[in-house]
Amino acid sequence: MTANPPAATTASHWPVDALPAGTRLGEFEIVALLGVGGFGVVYQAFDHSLLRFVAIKEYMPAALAVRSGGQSLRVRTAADESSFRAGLESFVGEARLLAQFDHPSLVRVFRFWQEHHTAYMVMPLYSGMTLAQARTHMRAPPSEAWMRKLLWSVASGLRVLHDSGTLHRDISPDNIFLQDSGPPVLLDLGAARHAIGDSGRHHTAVLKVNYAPIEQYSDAASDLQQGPWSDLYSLGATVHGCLCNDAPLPATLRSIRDRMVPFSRVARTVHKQFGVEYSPNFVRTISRCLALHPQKRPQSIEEFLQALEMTSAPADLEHFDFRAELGSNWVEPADKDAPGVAASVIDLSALSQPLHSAPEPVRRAIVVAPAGPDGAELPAAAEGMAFAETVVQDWNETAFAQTRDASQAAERPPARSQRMDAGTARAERRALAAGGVAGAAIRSARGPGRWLAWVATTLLVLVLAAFLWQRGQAPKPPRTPEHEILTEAPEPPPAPLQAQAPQAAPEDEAPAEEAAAEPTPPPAPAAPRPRAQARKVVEEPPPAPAPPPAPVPVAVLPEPRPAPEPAPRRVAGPEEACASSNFLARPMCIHQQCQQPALAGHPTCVAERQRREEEARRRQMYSQ
Ligand SMILES: Nc1ncnc2c1ncn2[C@@H]1O[C@H](COP(=O)(O)OP(=O)(O)OP(=O)(O)O)[C@@H](O)[C@H]1O
Repeated sequence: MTANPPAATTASHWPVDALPAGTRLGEFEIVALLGVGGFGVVYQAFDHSLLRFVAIKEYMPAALAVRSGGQSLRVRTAADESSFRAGLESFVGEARLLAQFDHPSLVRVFRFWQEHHTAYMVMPLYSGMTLAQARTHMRAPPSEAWMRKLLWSVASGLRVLHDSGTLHRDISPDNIFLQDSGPPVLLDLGAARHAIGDSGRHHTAVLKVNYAPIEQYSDAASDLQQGPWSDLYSLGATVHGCLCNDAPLPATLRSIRDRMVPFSRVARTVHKQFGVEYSPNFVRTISRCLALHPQKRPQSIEEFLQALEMTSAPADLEHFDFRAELGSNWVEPADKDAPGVAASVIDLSALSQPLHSAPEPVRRAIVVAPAGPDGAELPAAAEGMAFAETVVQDWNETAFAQTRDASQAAERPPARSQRMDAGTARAERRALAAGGVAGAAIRSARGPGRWLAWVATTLLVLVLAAFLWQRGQAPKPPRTPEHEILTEAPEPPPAPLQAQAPQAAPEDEAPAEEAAAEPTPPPAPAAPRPRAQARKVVEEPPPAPAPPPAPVPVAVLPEPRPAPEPAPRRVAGPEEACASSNFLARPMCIHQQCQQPALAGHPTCVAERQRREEEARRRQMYSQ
């Protein structure tokens, strides 16, 4: 269905390089701005000749070109010229290709032309929204029947492309357009972005990394060939992301250590948390699409549809009303902040909880994955024993994973904003561990030993309480979303394929639980100090405002001896630490290195942080 719907972009949000409303391009008049991508701008326009609204996409790779007054584009630097040209040629090639097809699930191209040192593509103006946008208005993941309509449409559009020898290479929730009424449509092939990427060899700049299969990062000569299976990976990733309401882990990270939540587990969790059930056959097929190795995926659209046992189009697909078929799962934008409305993610940690026990607002937060070393799902018995928490982090939309121990897994994770900072959490865990061990020591002691154990325990608990109190008083660094995301990931996940420079274990991280678990040695001046951590606690009593009346044991403590100044540890710079990482692993390695407080001010880390902030700003600007 085509119509004239979208609200015009307000003047204050109109990007500098977009053509202003009222601009004439032949018989077309720009009316509103529909979207701005990294490689093009899409306008709503009025066709004065055929008296209808259309959509016009203008080739506009913002990184390479600027508006040079009037409607023309100017390449930013001479060095960008060849990339700009390659993108322009591919843009025109894509328009020419799409103009040949007339399929309800492939965007139609009415006409295209080159002018003003750029090119334009005229399309029907679809009414609706992208899958990415629609997902934010759902209370729960969509049903299998709903997903099958989407999959059939996308797959049949892909089949037309594949039959003509073309791969889409850009399937993602941003590129699947849900019409108000009618089959979902594949919006664009991203040809320009790929041509520019190929010429510049900046893979991550041109790939939607959460949806691109591993072979899209490799060179043509590589063993990993692209084919229909590549688009099927992206389609599988789109389904995974749609159920989780969170982008899946990039294939590059998965290839280093696969900690993506297996789709079967996602499906089980969605069933438990939302009561939405997916058939084994559906789950199996999407899982196959998500295989890292191309040969393990369905090799063609035919094979994919057969695996789904879909031999004909779902009933009434031509009138598919995506909102109506979501029923009460759909939330009108006006009610978007209502309780129970879809939020970022699903909570896989709640797998063991019955559906009804999940409080309404929590039913929506996710992502905890089983930490099978090779991505294999943990056996059922191991569920609840070890989890990897998947946290999306915004460097080139890459994600990181971390493990949580069984004791944490037993509880629902608090909302991110409610999480305490990692240091406090760790200290509290240590205190709990210390208390537990001391309690056990008291219970097992007898006679005078019991009294001594009491005194030692009281002292230990007081010192720990004062230590915690002091931590609570210390000024805390400003909290940023990034800070919250990374607080519980003290160590980067091990990456077997990624050669990392060995890092000295930070002394502060000495396992306090172990220290506390050891029987407290009797206070004798000559006794060797067992652990740096224990020494620190005893020698630096915190300045509590009203120190509790300390019993005798304080007096029998040894006189503190000045500790020798520890030699400053040399911390390898990020480049040095990542020197042996290959080009796939290197960005992640550098990012991980930069999480070390010692490297926060390193120029590479500062540059990386600035780049991510800039990227986030740009995204936010475009999404307005
Ligand atoms: N024919 C159309 N009808 C209505 N809206 C459209 C149409 N084509 C694109 N849009 C809107 O414009 C937005 C950007 O479109 P598109 O994804 O094709 O741009 P792009 O420049 O290729 O972006 P990117 O390269 O980042 O994917 C879409 O998300 C959609 O909301």
